[in-house]
Amino acid sequence: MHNGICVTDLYKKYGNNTVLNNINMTLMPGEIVGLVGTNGAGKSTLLSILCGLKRNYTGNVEIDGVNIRSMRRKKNIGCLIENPGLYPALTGMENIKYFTSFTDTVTTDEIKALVGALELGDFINKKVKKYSLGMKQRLGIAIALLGSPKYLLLDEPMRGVDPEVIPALRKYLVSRAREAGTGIMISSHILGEIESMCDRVIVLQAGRIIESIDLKEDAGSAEEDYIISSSETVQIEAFLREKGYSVRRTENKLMVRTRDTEVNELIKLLVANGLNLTGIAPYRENLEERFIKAIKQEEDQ
Ligand SMILES: Nc1ncnc2c1ncn2[C@@H]1O[C@H](COP(=O)(O)OP(=O)(O)OP(=O)(O)O)[C@@H](O)[C@H]1O
Repeated sequence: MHNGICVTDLYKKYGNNTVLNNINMTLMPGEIVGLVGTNGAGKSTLLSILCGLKRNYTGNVEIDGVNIRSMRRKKNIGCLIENPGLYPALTGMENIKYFTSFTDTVTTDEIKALVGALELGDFINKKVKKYSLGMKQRLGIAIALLGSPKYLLLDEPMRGVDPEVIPALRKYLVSRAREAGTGIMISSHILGEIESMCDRVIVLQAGRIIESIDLKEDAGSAEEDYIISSSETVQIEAFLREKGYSVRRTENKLMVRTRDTEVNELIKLLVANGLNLTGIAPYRENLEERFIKAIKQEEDQ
């Protein structure tokens, strides 16, 4: 049996407007994949299809080797898409109990653990119509996690959630992926949020995947740029050039190309030649810079 959510040649149209255009992607158990893109790129549409909420598309979506169209109940999938479909006249706990009736085995202990982990205790017995957006989102995430689904699909889950609650929530989701092996796909406009928790990021632009960014690249083996901090960068630059290193300056920062495994040798060489440096650190573009570059490249084509 194939493991994972596997999307092939997926197209979705609204009238003549193609909003998903030849999407091919996977989500494996235990990995956290971010979905980013400008407004209207197709993030919510893609997540809705993966959750089985939209069926009018062409292409294939398989979950662990089974076509999603042939599944009556998608018990492998927990989702929070746009507005969680909560019942306003019921309390948070009554909503949880209601949604529990759709899953096979949810114990009282599991519910208690979720309420604790998502810090819902203060409002779980209040009616949902009195909830703020952030409270609804947190309850929605708890409901998505009922029954410990193998895959979790979350559309802007942190929308409206208090900044002081977000780190704990993020940590909890990461622990579900690492410890329970849950495959998580999460969309957000907050790129720092995505960068801090995802293994991989898919960039959508006007319905197409324009870039897939691996955030867990093996730094040890590949050559990359290192920024050298020193009061003697002019002398260091000349010395390294003479030694055959590839050196460049960007925005007045001195950068040398080397490997993680060879940085110690480089430091020793400089010090042995009377050149002092105060720091050396890998220079990596952050997700925001890579995102903007990808969008710009696509627009320039
Ligand atoms: N029910 C609908 N009928 C017609 N067009 C739709 C419908 N739902 C979405 N669209 C269009 O599909 C495209 C993708 O929308 P979608 O909501 O998936 O984007 P998104 O990336 O989630 O955007 P945002 O970041 O603004 O939430 C947009 O052009 C949108 O106008």
